[in-house]
Amino acid sequence: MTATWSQRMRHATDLDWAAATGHRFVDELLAGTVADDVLAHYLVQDYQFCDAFTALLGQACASAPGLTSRLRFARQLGMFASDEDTYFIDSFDALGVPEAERFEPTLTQATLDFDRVMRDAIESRSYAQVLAVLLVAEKLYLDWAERADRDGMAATRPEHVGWVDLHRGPDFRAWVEWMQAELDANEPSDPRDKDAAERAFTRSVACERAFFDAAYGR
Ligand SMILES: Cc1ncc(CO)c(N)n1
Repeated sequence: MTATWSQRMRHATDLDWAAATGHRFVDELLAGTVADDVLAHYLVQDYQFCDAFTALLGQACASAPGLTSRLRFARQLGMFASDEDTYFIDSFDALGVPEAERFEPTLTQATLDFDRVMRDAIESRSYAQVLAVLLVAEKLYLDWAERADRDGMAATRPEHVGWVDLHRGPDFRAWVEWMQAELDANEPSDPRDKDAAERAFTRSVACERAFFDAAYGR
C-alpha cells in the first residue's frame, strides 16, 4: 500500500512530531510531576489557543462539502463548549489562576505563532487547509495521550488526568481517524491549495513543539 496524502505529510514532519509527543511536558504530565506553575502557564496559553481553535472548527463546519461532515464538526463544537471548557475552569480553580490570566493573559510568541497559523487557515476558507491544521492539533494530542494506554500513567490529580483523558479513548480516536480520512478524501486538485495545506500542516507541527517548549521557557 502506498501512503496516503495525509500519511506523507505526517511522515515529512517526523522529527518535530516525535519531539512534541515525547516532550518533557508530556513526560511530567503523565508522571504527575509537572510543576503547578508550568501547568498553569501552559493552560492559560492553551485557553487562548482554544479560542482560535474553536473558530477553526467553526470554519470547518462552514467549509465542509455537505451536511454529514458539517454535523460531525457541529458535534465536536458542542463537546468543546462543554467537557473541554469545564476542564479548563476546574483546573484554573484548582491551580488558583486569577481571572485576568484566564481571559486576558499576555501571549507568548508560541501562542501568537499558532494563532496566526489558525487564523490564516480560517481566512483561506479552504477545507483542506482548515482540516490540515485541525488534524495536526488533534492527532498529535491523541498520539501523546495514548502513551498513557501503552505505558500506564502515574498521575492522579484531576488537572493532570483530565487533560490526558480529553485526548484519548475510542470517541476521540474515531474523531481523529474520521478527520484524517476526510482530509485524504478532499485532497485539493488545485496545486496552490494543496501546497498551502501542506505548509499549514508542517507549520502546525512545529507550533505544537514550540508550544510545549514555551511552558518552560520563562
Ligand atoms: C496547543 C494545542 N494543540 C492541540 C490541542 C488539542 O487539539 C490543544 N488543546 N492545544
